[in-house]
Amino acid sequence: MESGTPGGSGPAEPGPRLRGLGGALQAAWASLLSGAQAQAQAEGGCCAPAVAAVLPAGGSGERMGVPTPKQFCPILERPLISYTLQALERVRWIKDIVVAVTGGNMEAMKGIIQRYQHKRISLVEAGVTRHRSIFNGLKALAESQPNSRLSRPEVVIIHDAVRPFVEEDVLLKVVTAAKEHGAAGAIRPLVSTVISPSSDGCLDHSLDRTKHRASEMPQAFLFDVIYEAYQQCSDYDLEFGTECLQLALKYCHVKAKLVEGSPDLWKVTYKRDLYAAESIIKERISQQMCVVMDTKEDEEHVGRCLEEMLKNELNHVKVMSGRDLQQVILEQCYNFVCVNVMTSDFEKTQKLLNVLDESNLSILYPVVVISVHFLDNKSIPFGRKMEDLMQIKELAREVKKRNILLCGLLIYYPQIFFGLL
Ligand SMILES: Nc1ccn([C@@H]2O[C@H](COP(=O)(O)OP(=O)(O)OP(=O)(O)O)[C@@H](O)[C@H]2O)c(=O)n1
Ligand SMILES: O=P(O)(O)OC[C@@H](O)[C@@H](O)[C@@H](O)CO
Repeated sequence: MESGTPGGSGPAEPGPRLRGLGGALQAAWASLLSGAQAQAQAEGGCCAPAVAAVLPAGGSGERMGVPTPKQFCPILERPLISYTLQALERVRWIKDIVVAVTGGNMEAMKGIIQRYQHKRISLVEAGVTRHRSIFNGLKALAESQPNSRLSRPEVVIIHDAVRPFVEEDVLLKVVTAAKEHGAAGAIRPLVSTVISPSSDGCLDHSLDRTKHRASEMPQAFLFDVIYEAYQQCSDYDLEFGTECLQLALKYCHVKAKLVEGSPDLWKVTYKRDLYAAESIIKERISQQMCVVMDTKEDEEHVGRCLEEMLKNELNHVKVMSGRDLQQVILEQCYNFVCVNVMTSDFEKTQKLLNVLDESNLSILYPVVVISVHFLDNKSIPFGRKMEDLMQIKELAREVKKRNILLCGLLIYYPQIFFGLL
């Protein structure tokens, strides 16, 4: 195992942040906990079953037809694998993420971890086949090595590094199912009918599409089940196999629970998949919003109200104080609301613009910043404040040269005034 460079932070907080997960998912998570754990967690104590992930990323991407292995191909100037890592890192109950990369790509991978400050990452040497890469990842979890923080999990997720669109709900579903059944995997309806050719190259028969499914990722296993399966695995299966669920069945007689996955679980394989991935990422970026505010009580309350309203409209709303801006930049959020309560000055908005400027984020994609000013009409005469706020026009002209679109919103209360500046 490559003495990897764990991504730095310690194991994730125990158990998922259930806030924001639907009721069904909270119930699913609760079902994961044994009685004692559930009791302990209810008392704010113990954590849920330890869950780790193994990401095979040691392929050469031949079908992509480009020199760079597809997991390192850029999308919006950011390597594809970084999006997958970001997706898994958003799931805080995955305590470790083991990535299998070839020796030749180890330094590049370390650079990506550092540039995007990926956490909970450990690197292992990939194998010459996908199964061998996965097996190396499992070994890293099973056999604690000197200087490694890794420990044997109860459940392990296996997910291709080139499947960036994985969400917490499907991960929780496969982990919950694996806890009960020993193995679980995401599936999708077949798009094309599967046929079986005869030796003379003609149709022998076709499969009934309604009785078959496409096996996707993520998959999840009780660690002992899948590790045992790989240890028993024949060289032929390690060399030519493509299905981890089959290994659990063949070597451990464990029948995986099949979980319906979303259309976005597809694997980037051909060049067209990169273009499709870029379109999806752009669409998702437009669905992300970061509310930047101080944690002073009045702003906290206002920011939370704004967050609740935005959450009804957007997929991913993050609220943070101005002190954490660097992290936001690394998450590649492109839309910002800067909350200013009882002030018409632009100090905070200017600070955000400076951070955005230094990050070169706007080179990739237009960045939108809305400077929101909540002003109480009793203490501040309207006219004077509007004069102050008109300065935003000059600031907006300046930052537009750097692909940052700035606009202002004045909310004058208790009479609510929504005026676009
Ligand atoms: N020896 C290998 C081969 C593949 N993979 C990984 O397994 C995942 C799915 O495999 P696939 O899509 O087949 O990737 P490649 O083998 O790179 O693609 P190709 O078959 O086109 O070369 C990818 O994340 C790939 O990096 C791996 O870790 N080790
Ligand atoms: O076969 P490939 O190496 O292209 O990709 C691996 C896929 O087979 C695998 O990710 C899913 O089909 C689920 O096992």
